[in-house]
Amino acid sequence: MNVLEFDRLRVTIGNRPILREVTLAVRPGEAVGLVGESGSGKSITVRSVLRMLPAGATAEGSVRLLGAEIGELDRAALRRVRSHDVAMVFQDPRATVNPVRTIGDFLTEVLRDQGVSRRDAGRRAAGLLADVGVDHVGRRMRQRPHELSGGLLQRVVIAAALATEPKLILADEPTTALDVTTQEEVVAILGEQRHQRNAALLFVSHDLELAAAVCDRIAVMYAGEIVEILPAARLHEDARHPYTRALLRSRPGTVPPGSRLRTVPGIPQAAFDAPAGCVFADRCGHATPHCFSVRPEPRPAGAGLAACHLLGEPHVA
Ligand SMILES: Nc1ncnc2c1ncn2[C@@H]1O[C@H](COP(=O)(O)OP(=O)(O)OP(=O)(O)O)[C@@H](O)[C@H]1O
Repeated sequence: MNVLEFDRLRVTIGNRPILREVTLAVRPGEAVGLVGESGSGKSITVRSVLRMLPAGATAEGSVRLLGAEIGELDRAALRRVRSHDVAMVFQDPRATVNPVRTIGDFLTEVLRDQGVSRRDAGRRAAGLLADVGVDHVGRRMRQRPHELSGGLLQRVVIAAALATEPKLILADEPTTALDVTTQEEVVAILGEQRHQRNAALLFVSHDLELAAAVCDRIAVMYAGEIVEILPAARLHEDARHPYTRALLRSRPGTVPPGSRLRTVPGIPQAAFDAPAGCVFADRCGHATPHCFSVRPEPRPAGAGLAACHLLGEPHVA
């Protein structure tokens, strides 16, 4: 059984479509990266897992978590899912950790909620901090959030997420607020620790390479749709969708020093602005009239799936 399944999930806010159609499965212990530009619907997709959608949003289609339809859970079941089965790591650790409590109190409280005895909670908290690479654990346990750097505090949040022994970790841009070196370290720790505990991961990022470093598969999102899903290890060789390929070309590391960095032409679109057919048609250099009017279904491409009418055309893929 998959840990998580989105099946033709559509989300509307007011009368604006936000997610046009999202279908994606995460297997037990698997890490899937959800990647795309700002406004493509990554956060809304992740939030729909815990029914944390903005006021006025309506969802259609299906989100199944550990076999249960999330829309059908009563409040008690939803609370249980949020505190035991699924852990979330957000972009800003300072919004997650209570600023006036010590790090030790924050972590032991999470463990006590899981039924760990007072005596064991302190020891377990210290162990978790060591697992996520926090140094001087004894001292850190007595410190308050403002005394820790953003990178260290995000490790504390990851330790708290691991403390619940979740089946699934949802990480929404967990390192965007950190500098590049710290980003890579924190992502590596998250990847390594969730792997050791066999927790699945849905990792949201606008950075393809960062997601590929920690994930097994990558789902590329554009204007409220997943346009391509492929194994992370085959990202460069197997990317077929013109949007994924344009994103790969726009990475600073992929062009020789001194040459011009190419960006994806045009501006990112939201689902409500996208054409009736392929969501990327407006920005795609290869689009035909058919692309503008008929929605492409995902079909096998490389080692994955891509939703593009032009797969196989020599100038496209
Ligand atoms: N509370 C809200 N009310 C109205 N529209 C919203 C709300 N939250 C998000 N949206 C819209 O939904 C769309 C998807 O937003 P979402 O935050 O999921 O994108 P994202 O891919 O996570 O982008 P980012 O990387 O900037 O967080 C955007 O067009 C956004 O403007």
